[in-house]
Amino acid sequence: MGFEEATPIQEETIPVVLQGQDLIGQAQTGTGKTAAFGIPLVEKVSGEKEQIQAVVLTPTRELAVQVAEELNKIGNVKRITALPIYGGQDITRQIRALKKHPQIIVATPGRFMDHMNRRTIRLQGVEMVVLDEADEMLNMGFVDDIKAILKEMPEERQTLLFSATMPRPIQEIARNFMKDPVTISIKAKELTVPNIVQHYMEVPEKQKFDVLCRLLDIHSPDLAIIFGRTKRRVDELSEALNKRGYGAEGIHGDLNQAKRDSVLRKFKEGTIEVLVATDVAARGLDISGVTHVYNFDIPQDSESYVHRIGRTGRAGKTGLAITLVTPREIDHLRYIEKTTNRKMERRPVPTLAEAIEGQQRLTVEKLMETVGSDGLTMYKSLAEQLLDDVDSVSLVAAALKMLTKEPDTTPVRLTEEAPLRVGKKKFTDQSRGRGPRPGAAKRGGGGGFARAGQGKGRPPVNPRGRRERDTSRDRAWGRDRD
Ligand SMILES: Nc1ncnc2c1ncn2[C@@H]1O[C@H](COP(=O)(O)OP(=O)(O)OP(=O)(O)O)[C@@H](O)[C@H]1O
Ligand SMILES: [Mg+2]
Repeated sequence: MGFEEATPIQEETIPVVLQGQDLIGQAQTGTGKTAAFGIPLVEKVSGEKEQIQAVVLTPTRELAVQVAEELNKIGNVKRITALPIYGGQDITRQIRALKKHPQIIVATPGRFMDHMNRRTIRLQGVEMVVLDEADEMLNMGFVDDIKAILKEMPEERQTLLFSATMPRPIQEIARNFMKDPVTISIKAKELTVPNIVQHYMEVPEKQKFDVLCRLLDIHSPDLAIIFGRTKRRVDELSEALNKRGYGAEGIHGDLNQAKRDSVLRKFKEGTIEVLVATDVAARGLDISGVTHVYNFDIPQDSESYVHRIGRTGRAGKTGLAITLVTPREIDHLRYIEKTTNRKMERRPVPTLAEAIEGQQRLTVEKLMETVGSDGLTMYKSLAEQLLDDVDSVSLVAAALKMLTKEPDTTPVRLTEEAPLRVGKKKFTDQSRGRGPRPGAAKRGGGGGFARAGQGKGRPPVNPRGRRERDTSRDRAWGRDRD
Protein backbone atom coordinates (compact mmCIF):
# COMPACT_ATOMS: atom_id res chain seq x y z
CA MET A 1 0.00 0.00 0.00
CA GLY A 2 3.05 2.24 -0.15
CA PHE A 3 3.36 2.70 3.60
CA GLU A 4 7.00 2.92 4.63
CA GLU A 5 6.71 2.77 8.37
CA ALA A 6 4.03 2.25 10.95
CA THR A 7 2.42 5.33 12.46
CA PRO A 8 2.69 5.56 16.28
CA ILE A 9 -0.84 4.22 16.88
CA GLN A 10 -0.13 1.31 14.54
CA GLU A 11 3.20 0.55 16.16
CA GLU A 12 1.69 0.46 19.62
CA THR A 13 -1.63 -1.25 19.00
CA ILE A 14 -0.86 -3.95 16.44
CA PRO A 15 1.15 -6.17 18.84
CA VAL A 16 -1.48 -5.79 21.58
CA VAL A 17 -4.33 -6.68 19.25
CA LEU A 18 -2.40 -9.68 17.95
CA GLN A 19 -2.09 -10.93 21.53
CA GLY A 20 -5.86 -10.93 21.76
CA GLN A 21 -6.36 -8.15 24.29
CA ASP A 22 -9.30 -5.75 24.37
CA LEU A 23 -8.17 -2.25 23.56
CA ILE A 24 -9.18 1.39 23.46
CA GLY A 25 -7.05 3.22 20.90
CA GLN A 26 -6.89 6.97 20.68
CA ALA A 27 -4.82 8.99 18.24
CA GLN A 28 -5.33 12.21 16.33
CA THR A 29 -7.31 12.38 13.09
CA GLY A 30 -5.62 11.10 9.96
CA THR A 31 -2.94 9.09 11.77
CA GLY A 32 -3.82 5.64 10.46
CA LYS A 33 -6.21 4.16 13.00
CA THR A 34 -7.97 2.13 10.29
CA ALA A 35 -4.86 0.12 9.52
CA ALA A 36 -4.07 0.00 13.25
CA PHE A 37 -7.04 -2.33 13.66
CA GLY A 38 -7.23 -3.48 10.04
CA ILE A 39 -3.79 -5.07 9.87
CA PRO A 40 -4.17 -7.30 12.97
CA LEU A 41 -7.78 -8.08 12.01
CA VAL A 42 -6.71 -9.40 8.62
CA GLU A 43 -3.78 -11.20 10.24
CA LYS A 44 -6.04 -13.00 12.72
CA VAL A 45 -8.93 -14.08 10.52
CA SER A 46 -8.69 -17.27 8.56
CA GLY A 47 -9.43 -17.44 4.86
CA GLU A 48 -10.35 -21.10 5.24
CA LYS A 49 -13.28 -20.63 7.59
CA GLU A 50 -16.53 -19.80 5.85
CA GLN A 51 -17.69 -17.62 8.69
CA ILE A 52 -17.85 -14.00 9.64
CA GLN A 53 -14.95 -13.64 12.05
CA ALA A 54 -14.75 -9.89 12.55
CA VAL A 55 -17.29 -7.06 12.61
CA VAL A 56 -16.43 -3.38 12.35
CA LEU A 57 -19.18 -0.88 13.18
CA THR A 58 -19.07 2.70 11.93
CA PRO A 59 -21.44 5.64 12.45
CA THR A 60 -22.03 6.47 8.77
CA ARG A 61 -22.55 4.62 5.53
CA GLU A 62 -19.76 6.36 3.66
CA LEU A 63 -17.35 5.46 6.41
CA ALA A 64 -18.45 1.82 6.29
CA VAL A 65 -17.68 1.77 2.56
CA GLN A 66 -14.30 3.43 3.05
CA VAL A 67 -13.22 1.16 5.91
CA ALA A 68 -14.29 -1.93 3.95
CA GLU A 69 -12.22 -0.71 0.99
CA GLU A 70 -9.16 -0.25 3.18
CA LEU A 71 -9.62 -3.70 4.77
CA ASN A 72 -9.97 -5.26 1.32
CA LYS A 73 -6.69 -3.65 0.28
CA ILE A 74 -4.95 -4.95 3.39
CA GLY A 75 -6.59 -8.37 3.05
CA ASN A 76 -5.91 -8.73 -0.66
CA VAL A 77 -2.78 -10.88 -0.44
CA LYS A 78 -4.41 -13.19 2.07
CA ARG A 79 -7.64 -13.30 0.07
CA ILE A 80 -9.60 -11.95 3.01
CA THR A 81 -12.72 -10.04 2.06
CA ALA A 82 -14.56 -7.33 3.92
CA LEU A 83 -18.19 -6.62 3.02
CA PRO A 84 -19.82 -3.26 3.72
CA ILE A 85 -23.43 -3.48 4.94
CA TYR A 86 -25.34 -0.25 5.35
CA GLY A 87 -28.73 1.35 5.11
CA GLY A 88 -30.07 2.75 1.86
CA GLN A 89 -28.64 -0.14 -0.13
CA ASP A 90 -30.72 -2.99 -1.56
CA ILE A 91 -31.04 -5.56 1.21
CA THR A 92 -31.48 -8.59 -1.07
CA ARG A 93 -28.22 -7.70 -2.74
CA GLN A 94 -26.60 -7.62 0.68
CA ILE A 95 -28.12 -11.00 1.55
CA ARG A 96 -26.67 -12.45 -1.65
CA ALA A 97 -23.25 -10.97 -0.84
CA LEU A 98 -23.42 -12.37 2.69
CA LYS A 99 -23.88 -15.85 1.23
CA LYS A 100 -20.43 -15.59 -0.33
CA HIS A 101 -18.95 -15.82 3.16
CA PRO A 102 -16.93 -12.67 3.68
CA GLN A 103 -14.63 -12.95 6.70
CA ILE A 104 -15.15 -9.36 7.80
CA ILE A 105 -18.31 -7.22 7.88
CA VAL A 106 -18.16 -3.44 8.09
CA ALA A 107 -21.57 -2.06 8.97
CA THR A 108 -23.69 0.77 10.23
CA PRO A 109 -25.66 -0.34 13.29
CA GLY A 110 -29.19 0.10 11.92
CA ARG A 111 -28.79 -2.13 8.88
CA PHE A 112 -26.70 -4.61 10.86
CA MET A 113 -29.60 -5.04 13.29
CA ASP A 114 -31.97 -5.54 10.37
CA HIS A 115 -29.86 -8.48 9.26
CA MET A 116 -29.66 -9.79 12.82
CA ASN A 117 -33.44 -9.71 13.11
CA ARG A 118 -33.93 -11.36 9.73
CA ARG A 119 -31.34 -13.96 10.69
CA THR A 120 -29.48 -13.27 7.47
CA ILE A 121 -26.21 -12.75 9.29
CA ARG A 122 -24.50 -15.45 11.36
CA LEU A 123 -22.54 -14.26 14.31
CA GLN A 124 -21.41 -17.44 16.10
CA GLY A 125 -18.02 -17.28 14.44
CA VAL A 126 -17.29 -13.67 15.38
CA GLU A 127 -14.04 -13.36 17.28
CA MET A 128 -13.39 -9.63 17.00
CA VAL A 129 -15.58 -6.54 17.12
CA VAL A 130 -14.30 -3.04 16.36
CA LEU A 131 -16.15 0.18 17.07
CA ASP A 132 -14.60 2.78 14.80
CA GLU A 133 -15.39 6.32 16.00
CA ALA A 134 -16.16 4.59 19.28
CA ASP A 135 -17.15 7.68 21.26
CA GLU A 136 -19.74 8.52 18.62
CA MET A 137 -20.98 4.91 18.58
CA LEU A 138 -21.38 4.88 22.36
CA ASN A 139 -23.03 8.25 22.42
CA MET A 140 -26.70 8.61 23.13
CA GLY A 141 -27.97 8.14 19.61
CA PHE A 142 -26.28 4.80 19.03
CA VAL A 143 -25.58 3.19 22.37
CA ASP A 144 -28.79 1.13 22.56
CA ASP A 145 -28.16 -0.33 19.11
CA ILE A 146 -24.59 -1.17 20.05
CA LYS A 147 -25.76 -2.87 23.25
CA ALA A 148 -28.26 -4.93 21.27
CA ILE A 149 -25.65 -5.91 18.70
CA LEU A 150 -23.00 -6.87 21.23
CA LYS A 151 -25.53 -9.03 23.08
CA GLU A 152 -25.83 -11.21 19.98
CA MET A 153 -22.09 -11.66 19.70
CA PRO A 154 -20.21 -14.55 21.31
CA GLU A 155 -19.02 -13.75 24.87
CA GLU A 156 -15.56 -14.95 23.99
CA ARG A 157 -14.55 -12.19 21.70
CA GLN A 158 -12.05 -9.40 21.44
CA THR A 159 -13.46 -5.87 21.47
CA LEU A 160 -11.55 -2.90 20.07
CA LEU A 161 -12.49 0.77 20.26
CA PHE A 162 -10.90 3.51 18.18
CA SER A 163 -11.36 7.25 17.91
CA ALA A 164 -9.50 10.54 17.89
CA THR A 165 -11.65 11.67 20.82
CA MET A 166 -12.53 9.65 23.90
CA PRO A 167 -14.36 11.69 26.51
CA ARG A 168 -13.94 10.07 29.92
CA PRO A 169 -17.64 9.30 30.54
CA ILE A 170 -17.71 7.43 27.24
CA GLN A 171 -14.67 5.41 28.31
CA GLU A 172 -16.61 4.44 31.42
CA ILE A 173 -19.53 3.21 29.30
CA ALA A 174 -17.05 1.36 27.10
CA ARG A 175 -15.67 -0.64 30.01
CA ASN A 176 -19.02 -2.38 30.37
CA PHE A 177 -18.54 -3.95 26.97
CA MET A 178 -14.92 -4.94 27.36
CA LYS A 179 -12.68 -7.30 29.31
CA ASP A 180 -9.77 -5.54 31.05
CA PRO A 181 -9.11 -3.24 28.14
CA VAL A 182 -5.71 -1.71 27.59
CA THR A 183 -5.88 1.97 26.71
CA ILE A 184 -3.40 3.16 24.15
CA SER A 185 -3.48 6.87 23.73
CA ILE A 186 -0.90 8.52 21.53
CA LYS A 187 0.16 11.38 23.73
CA ALA A 188 -0.25 14.78 22.21
CA LYS A 189 -0.53 18.17 23.78
CA GLU A 190 -3.51 19.02 21.62
CA LEU A 191 -6.47 17.02 20.42
CA THR A 192 -5.99 18.37 16.91
CA VAL A 193 -2.99 17.68 14.66
CA PRO A 194 -0.32 20.41 14.52
CA ASN A 195 -0.29 20.44 10.72
CA ILE A 196 -3.76 21.99 10.54
CA VAL A 197 -3.57 25.78 10.70
CA GLN A 198 -6.59 26.95 12.67
CA HIS A 199 -8.11 30.37 12.19
CA TYR A 200 -11.34 31.98 13.22
CA MET A 201 -13.18 35.07 12.09
CA GLU A 202 -15.82 36.97 13.98
CA VAL A 203 -18.65 37.68 11.57
CA PRO A 204 -22.27 38.68 12.12
CA GLU A 205 -24.64 35.96 10.97
CA LYS A 206 -25.92 38.02 8.05
CA GLN A 207 -22.46 38.55 6.60
CA LYS A 208 -21.21 34.99 6.91
CA PHE A 209 -22.08 33.97 3.38
CA ASP A 210 -20.30 36.87 1.69
CA VAL A 211 -17.27 36.23 3.87
CA LEU A 212 -17.32 32.57 2.89
CA CYS A 213 -17.39 33.48 -0.81
CA ARG A 214 -14.46 35.85 -0.35
CA LEU A 215 -12.51 33.16 1.44
CA LEU A 216 -13.14 30.73 -1.39
CA ASP A 217 -12.01 33.39 -3.89
CA ILE A 218 -8.82 34.09 -1.95
CA HIS A 219 -7.88 30.48 -1.23
CA SER A 220 -9.12 28.80 -4.42
CA PRO A 221 -8.96 25.49 -2.56
CA ASP A 222 -8.29 22.25 -4.46
CA LEU A 223 -10.98 20.53 -2.46
CA ALA A 224 -12.83 22.12 0.44
CA ILE A 225 -15.46 20.95 2.88
CA ILE A 226 -17.90 23.47 4.33
CA PHE A 227 -19.75 22.34 7.43
CA GLY A 228 -23.21 23.67 8.21
CA ARG A 229 -25.26 23.02 11.31
CA THR A 230 -28.41 21.52 9.85
CA LYS A 231 -29.63 19.72 6.75
CA ARG A 232 -31.61 22.75 5.71
CA ARG A 233 -28.52 24.87 6.11
CA VAL A 234 -26.55 22.51 3.87
CA ASP A 235 -29.23 22.58 1.17
CA GLU A 236 -29.45 26.36 1.24
CA LEU A 237 -25.70 26.84 1.31
CA SER A 238 -25.00 24.59 -1.64
CA GLU A 239 -27.74 26.21 -3.68
CA ALA A 240 -26.44 29.67 -2.78
CA LEU A 241 -22.86 28.73 -3.66
CA ASN A 242 -23.98 27.45 -7.06
CA LYS A 243 -25.82 30.70 -7.70
CA ARG A 244 -22.57 32.52 -7.12
CA GLY A 245 -20.69 30.27 -9.50
CA TYR A 246 -18.95 27.78 -7.22
CA GLY A 247 -19.04 24.07 -7.99
CA ALA A 248 -20.64 22.85 -4.79
CA GLU A 249 -22.92 20.02 -3.72
CA GLY A 250 -24.37 19.09 -0.38
CA ILE A 251 -24.41 15.85 1.58
CA HIS A 252 -26.61 15.00 4.56
CA GLY A 253 -28.74 12.22 5.94
CA ASP A 254 -32.00 13.14 4.22
CA LEU A 255 -30.62 12.53 0.74
CA ASN A 256 -31.10 9.11 -0.75
CA GLN A 257 -28.06 6.88 -0.85
CA ALA A 258 -27.62 7.09 -4.62
CA LYS A 259 -27.39 10.87 -4.32
CA ARG A 260 -25.00 10.67 -1.36
CA ASP A 261 -22.80 8.27 -3.30
CA SER A 262 -22.75 10.40 -6.42
CA VAL A 263 -21.97 13.61 -4.51
CA LEU A 264 -19.07 11.99 -2.71
CA ARG A 265 -17.78 10.42 -5.91
CA LYS A 266 -17.84 13.74 -7.73
CA PHE A 267 -16.02 15.39 -4.85
CA LYS A 268 -13.32 12.72 -4.78
CA GLU A 269 -12.84 13.01 -8.55
CA GLY A 270 -12.70 16.80 -8.29
CA THR A 271 -15.76 17.34 -10.51
CA ILE A 272 -17.03 19.53 -7.70
CA GLU A 273 -14.49 21.32 -5.54
CA VAL A 274 -16.71 22.18 -2.62
CA LEU A 275 -18.56 19.69 -0.47
CA VAL A 276 -21.15 21.20 1.84
CA ALA A 277 -21.95 18.85 4.70
CA THR A 278 -23.55 18.28 8.05
CA ASP A 279 -21.63 16.37 10.70
CA VAL A 280 -22.53 13.22 8.75
CA ALA A 281 -19.25 13.84 6.89
CA ALA A 282 -17.29 14.91 9.97
CA ARG A 283 -16.03 11.53 11.07
CA GLY A 284 -13.43 9.27 9.58
CA LEU A 285 -13.70 10.21 5.90
CA ASP A 286 -10.31 10.13 4.26
CA ILE A 287 -10.39 12.15 1.05
CA SER A 288 -7.01 13.10 -0.30
CA GLY A 289 -6.65 16.63 -1.57
CA VAL A 290 -8.92 18.31 0.97
CA THR A 291 -6.87 21.43 1.64
CA HIS A 292 -9.49 23.56 3.41
CA VAL A 293 -12.24 23.05 5.96
CA TYR A 294 -14.65 25.88 6.67
CA ASN A 295 -16.95 25.81 9.67
CA PHE A 296 -19.66 28.02 8.28
CA ASP A 297 -21.45 27.36 11.57
CA ILE A 298 -19.43 26.77 14.69
CA PRO A 299 -19.72 23.10 15.75
CA GLN A 300 -21.85 22.11 18.72
CA ASP A 301 -19.08 20.52 20.71
CA SER A 302 -15.35 20.18 20.67
CA GLU A 303 -15.45 16.59 19.43
CA SER A 304 -17.34 17.72 16.36
CA TYR A 305 -14.74 20.47 15.89
CA VAL A 306 -11.82 18.04 16.12
CA HIS A 307 -13.34 15.60 13.63
CA ARG A 308 -14.58 18.22 11.18
CA ILE A 309 -11.24 19.97 10.84
CA GLY A 310 -9.53 16.57 10.80
CA ARG A 311 -10.86 16.03 7.25
CA THR A 312 -7.82 18.04 6.18
CA GLY A 313 -4.21 17.76 7.31
CA ARG A 314 -4.22 13.97 7.08
CA ALA A 315 -1.26 11.58 6.92
CA GLY A 316 1.22 14.40 7.56
CA LYS A 317 -0.17 16.80 4.95
CA THR A 318 -0.99 20.39 5.82
CA GLY A 319 -4.42 21.96 5.91
CA LEU A 320 -6.24 25.13 6.81
CA ALA A 321 -9.37 25.23 8.97
CA ILE A 322 -11.40 28.41 9.33
CA THR A 323 -14.28 28.80 11.75
CA LEU A 324 -16.82 31.58 11.34
CA VAL A 325 -18.20 32.68 14.66
CA THR A 326 -20.91 35.24 15.37
CA PRO A 327 -20.24 37.75 18.18
CA ARG A 328 -22.62 35.94 20.50
CA GLU A 329 -20.86 32.63 19.97
CA ILE A 330 -17.40 33.75 21.06
CA ASP A 331 -17.73 32.05 24.45
CA HIS A 332 -18.58 28.83 22.68
CA LEU A 333 -15.42 29.16 20.62
CA ARG A 334 -13.36 29.75 23.78
CA TYR A 335 -14.86 26.62 25.24
CA ILE A 336 -13.82 24.62 22.17
CA GLU A 337 -10.31 26.06 22.38
CA LYS A 338 -10.09 25.10 26.02
CA THR A 339 -11.20 21.53 25.46
CA THR A 340 -8.93 20.93 22.47
CA ASN A 341 -6.08 22.72 24.25
CA ARG A 342 -5.35 24.69 21.14
CA LYS A 343 -5.95 28.34 20.35
CA MET A 344 -7.39 29.36 17.02
CA GLU A 345 -5.78 32.42 15.54
CA ARG A 346 -8.11 35.36 15.07
CA ARG A 347 -8.05 36.72 11.54
CA PRO A 348 -9.66 39.83 10.11
CA VAL A 349 -12.57 39.37 7.75
CA PRO A 350 -11.23 39.45 4.19
CA THR A 351 -12.02 42.49 2.11
CA LEU A 352 -13.57 42.56 -1.33
CA ALA A 353 -10.27 43.84 -2.73
CA GLU A 354 -8.48 40.80 -1.32
CA ALA A 355 -11.07 38.52 -2.91
CA ILE A 356 -10.57 40.17 -6.30
CA GLU A 357 -6.82 39.99 -5.88
CA GLY A 358 -7.07 36.28 -5.10
CA GLN A 359 -9.01 35.59 -8.27
CA GLN A 360 -6.66 37.75 -10.33
CA ARG A 361 -3.69 35.84 -8.99
CA LEU A 362 -5.38 32.62 -10.07
CA THR A 363 -5.96 34.02 -13.57
CA VAL A 364 -2.34 35.10 -13.88
CA GLU A 365 -1.22 31.63 -12.84
CA LYS A 366 -3.48 30.04 -15.46
CA LEU A 367 -2.32 32.48 -18.11
CA MET A 368 1.36 31.93 -17.36
CA GLU A 369 0.84 28.19 -17.45
CA THR A 370 -0.69 28.57 -20.89
CA VAL A 371 2.19 30.80 -22.01
CA GLY A 372 4.51 27.93 -21.20
CA SER A 373 2.42 25.30 -22.98
CA ASP A 374 2.43 24.03 -26.56
CA GLY A 375 -0.14 24.90 -29.18
CA LEU A 376 0.19 28.67 -29.11
CA THR A 377 1.58 28.94 -32.66
CA MET A 378 -1.83 29.00 -34.29
CA TYR A 379 -2.82 31.98 -32.12
CA LYS A 380 0.29 34.03 -32.70
CA SER A 381 -0.61 35.65 -36.02
CA LEU A 382 -4.02 36.54 -34.58
CA ALA A 383 -2.29 38.15 -31.60
CA GLU A 384 -0.06 40.15 -33.92
CA GLN A 385 -3.08 41.37 -35.89
CA LEU A 386 -4.79 42.49 -32.66
CA LEU A 387 -1.66 44.31 -31.52
CA ASP A 388 -1.78 46.40 -34.70
CA ASP A 389 -5.02 47.95 -33.43
CA VAL A 390 -4.78 47.80 -29.60
CA ASP A 391 -1.91 48.48 -27.26
CA SER A 392 -0.49 45.41 -25.54
CA VAL A 393 -1.42 46.44 -22.00
CA SER A 394 -5.09 46.95 -22.86
CA LEU A 395 -5.13 43.66 -24.70
CA VAL A 396 -3.66 41.65 -21.82
CA ALA A 397 -5.89 43.50 -19.32
CA ALA A 398 -8.96 42.51 -21.36
CA ALA A 399 -7.85 38.89 -21.46
CA LEU A 400 -7.27 38.92 -17.69
CA LYS A 401 -10.68 40.42 -17.07
CA MET A 402 -12.36 37.79 -19.19
CA LEU A 403 -10.58 34.99 -17.38
CA THR A 404 -11.16 36.31 -13.88
CA LYS A 405 -14.17 35.23 -11.85
CA GLU A 406 -15.08 38.58 -10.37
CA PRO A 407 -16.91 38.58 -7.03
CA ASP A 408 -20.54 37.98 -7.60
CA THR A 409 -23.28 39.58 -5.58
CA THR A 410 -26.21 37.51 -6.81
CA PRO A 411 -28.73 37.58 -3.97
CA VAL A 412 -29.11 34.33 -2.09
CA ARG A 413 -31.53 33.05 0.52
CA LEU A 414 -30.21 31.63 3.78
CA THR A 415 -32.40 31.04 6.80
CA GLU A 416 -30.74 32.46 9.88
CA GLU A 417 -29.59 30.10 12.60
CA ALA A 418 -29.89 30.96 16.26
CA PRO A 419 -26.49 31.37 17.89
CA LEU A 420 -24.91 28.51 19.82
CA ARG A 421 -24.15 29.49 23.34
CA VAL A 422 -22.13 28.05 26.17
CA GLY A 423 -24.23 27.16 29.14
CA LYS A 424 -27.17 26.03 27.12
CA LYS A 425 -29.06 22.98 28.17
CA LYS A 426 -27.18 19.77 27.53
CA PHE A 427 -28.22 17.79 24.52
CA THR A 428 -30.65 15.04 25.16
CA ASP A 429 -31.34 11.75 23.46
CA GLN A 430 -33.85 13.56 21.37
CA SER A 431 -31.32 16.04 20.12
CA ARG A 432 -29.04 13.21 19.09
CA GLY A 433 -31.32 12.38 16.26
CA ARG A 434 -33.08 9.19 17.24
CA GLY A 435 -36.45 10.61 18.19
CA PRO A 436 -37.84 11.14 21.65
CA ARG A 437 -37.21 8.63 24.35
CA PRO A 438 -39.06 8.45 27.64
CA GLY A 439 -37.47 10.74 30.19
CA ALA A 440 -35.01 12.07 27.67
CA ALA A 441 -35.60 15.69 28.53
CA LYS A 442 -35.20 15.05 32.23
CA ARG A 443 -31.92 13.26 31.82
CA GLY A 444 -30.34 16.42 30.50
CA GLY A 445 -26.61 16.04 31.07
CA GLY A 446 -26.50 12.30 31.72
CA GLY A 447 -24.12 10.23 29.65
CA GLY A 448 -22.58 13.21 27.95
CA PHE A 449 -19.34 14.82 28.89
CA ALA A 450 -18.67 17.85 31.01
CA ARG A 451 -18.99 21.16 29.31
CA ALA A 452 -18.13 24.60 30.58
CA GLY A 453 -21.05 26.24 32.29
CA GLN A 454 -23.15 23.12 31.97
CA GLY A 455 -26.52 23.32 33.61
CA LYS A 456 -26.57 27.06 34.05
CA GLY A 457 -28.13 27.48 30.69
CA ARG A 458 -31.05 29.35 29.34
CA PRO A 459 -32.72 28.46 26.11
CA PRO A 460 -31.08 30.26 23.23
CA VAL A 461 -32.62 33.42 21.94
CA ASN A 462 -33.37 33.46 18.25
CA PRO A 463 -32.26 36.40 16.10
CA ARG A 464 -35.47 38.28 16.68
CA GLY A 465 -35.09 37.98 20.41
CA ARG A 466 -37.81 35.37 20.93
CA ARG A 467 -36.99 32.39 23.04
CA GLU A 468 -37.31 29.15 21.17
CA ARG A 469 -38.72 26.07 22.73
CA ASP A 470 -36.11 23.45 23.40
CA THR A 471 -37.90 20.76 21.49
CA SER A 472 -37.98 22.64 18.22
CA ARG A 473 -34.42 23.72 18.70
CA ASP A 474 -33.35 20.17 19.34
CA ARG A 475 -35.09 18.97 16.25
CA ALA A 476 -33.57 21.63 14.08
CA TRP A 477 -30.11 21.08 15.48
CA GLY A 478 -30.40 17.36 15.85
CA ARG A 479 -27.32 15.48 14.85
CA ASP A 480 -27.48 14.17 11.34
CA ARG A 481 -26.66 10.52 11.39
CA ASP A 482 -27.38 7.18 9.84
N1 LIG B 1 1.78 3.73 8.00
C1 LIG B 1 1.28 4.61 7.16
N2 LIG B 1 2.07 5.34 6.36
C2 LIG B 1 1.56 6.24 5.50
N3 LIG B 1 0.24 6.50 5.35
C3 LIG B 1 -0.60 5.80 6.13
C4 LIG B 1 -0.14 4.83 7.06
N4 LIG B 1 -1.21 4.30 7.67
C5 LIG B 1 -2.29 4.90 7.16
N5 LIG B 1 -1.94 5.80 6.21
C6 LIG B 1 -2.85 6.66 5.43
O1 LIG B 1 -3.20 7.76 6.24
C7 LIG B 1 -4.51 8.21 5.92
C8 LIG B 1 -5.35 8.38 7.17
O2 LIG B 1 -5.60 7.13 7.75
P1 LIG B 1 -6.95 6.79 8.52
O3 LIG B 1 -8.13 7.16 7.71
O4 LIG B 1 -6.85 5.40 9.00
O5 LIG B 1 -6.84 7.83 9.76
P2 LIG B 1 -7.64 7.83 11.13
O6 LIG B 1 -6.62 7.88 12.20
O7 LIG B 1 -8.61 6.74 11.16
O8 LIG B 1 -8.37 9.25 11.07
P3 LIG B 1 -9.82 9.67 11.62
O9 LIG B 1 -9.66 9.91 13.10
O10 LIG B 1 -10.13 10.94 10.90
O11 LIG B 1 -10.75 8.57 11.32
C9 LIG B 1 -5.08 7.20 4.96
O12 LIG B 1 -5.06 7.73 3.65
C10 LIG B 1 -4.17 6.00 5.09
O13 LIG B 1 -4.10 5.26 3.90
MG1 LIG C 1 -10.65 6.59 11.15
